[in-house]
Amino acid sequence: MHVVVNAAMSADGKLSSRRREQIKISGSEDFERVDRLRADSDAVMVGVGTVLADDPSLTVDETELLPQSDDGTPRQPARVVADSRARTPPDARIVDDAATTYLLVSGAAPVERIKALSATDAEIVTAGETRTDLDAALDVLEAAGIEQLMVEGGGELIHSLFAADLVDELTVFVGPTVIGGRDAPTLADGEGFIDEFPALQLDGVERMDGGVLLRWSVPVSEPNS
Ligand SMILES: NC(=O)C1=CN([C@@H]2O[C@H](COP(=O)(O)OP(=O)(O)OC[C@H]3O[C@@H](n4cnc5c(N)ncnc54)[C@H](OP(=O)(O)O)[C@@H]3O)[C@@H](O)[C@H]2O)C=CC1
Ligand SMILES: Nc1nc(O)c(N)c(N[C@@H]2O[C@H](COP(=O)(O)O)[C@@H](O)[C@H]2O)n1
Repeated sequence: MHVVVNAAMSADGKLSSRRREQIKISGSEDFERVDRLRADSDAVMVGVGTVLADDPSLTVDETELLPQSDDGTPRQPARVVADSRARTPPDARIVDDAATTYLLVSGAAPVERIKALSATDAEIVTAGETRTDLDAALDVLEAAGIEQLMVEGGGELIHSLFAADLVDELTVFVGPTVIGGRDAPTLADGEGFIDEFPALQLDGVERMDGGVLLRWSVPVSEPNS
């Protein structure tokens, strides 16, 4: 599986404000690029923090970019939520019938929440005891035919993916604004790294929407000898 993380951050590295409400950082050119990246991906993933904050749909707007399903309708990429405790609301847009949705839960998810979500069109994947085991869950997605996975955030999920060495590419739009706030989400939150930091290789820099798009790849790490 090829994992591409894509996000938009302010010049000071924030994905949103301390209120954790969705903030428009990208301009029209970047949003069009993001739409194309979604269309080129087999699935688009977020953490449940983003679902609770933004209620995103994660669908492609320009449906001409999409392949056709057997019934002739455009086939949207699947949606994926890392959601250890099944906190996704059953009326969230991400579990509507616009596309297949996988909810990656853990063994700690309360049975009644799983039951409520099973009444939606979502497919429940259980991986991990108390927190979603991303390695194991992504293996299940790969077995279901997902070859390119785009991850939109937020910072908790992005940090975990780097920590598990699961990221192949990172594209970041850096917008012309400052958000600030020590409690505002950043591109990679979680515990943070202390001594071994994931290394990136810069593959491209492009001016866009008054900001800059940075394209990074993650070089394959050498196995310890
Ligand atoms: N500007 C941008 O491009 C974007 C901005 N955002 C913003 O980011 C904010 C949300 O980010 P954030 O709060 O970090 O939330 P995330 O979307 O990263 O979701 C984090 C939650 O995912 C669940 N989760 C399940 N498994 C894992 C795992 N293995 N590792 C990490 N998390 C896991 C956890 O909840 P649990 O333990 O219950 O499972 C965790 O609290 C919002 O303000 C949103 O607007 C989001 C995306 C893009
Ligand atoms: N690329 C990008 N630029 C921004 O400025 C953003 N705020 C985001 N946010 C992400 O997009 C999701 C919303 O998607 P839908 O429009 O509902 O499909 C949101 O949840 C963030 O993941 N992205």
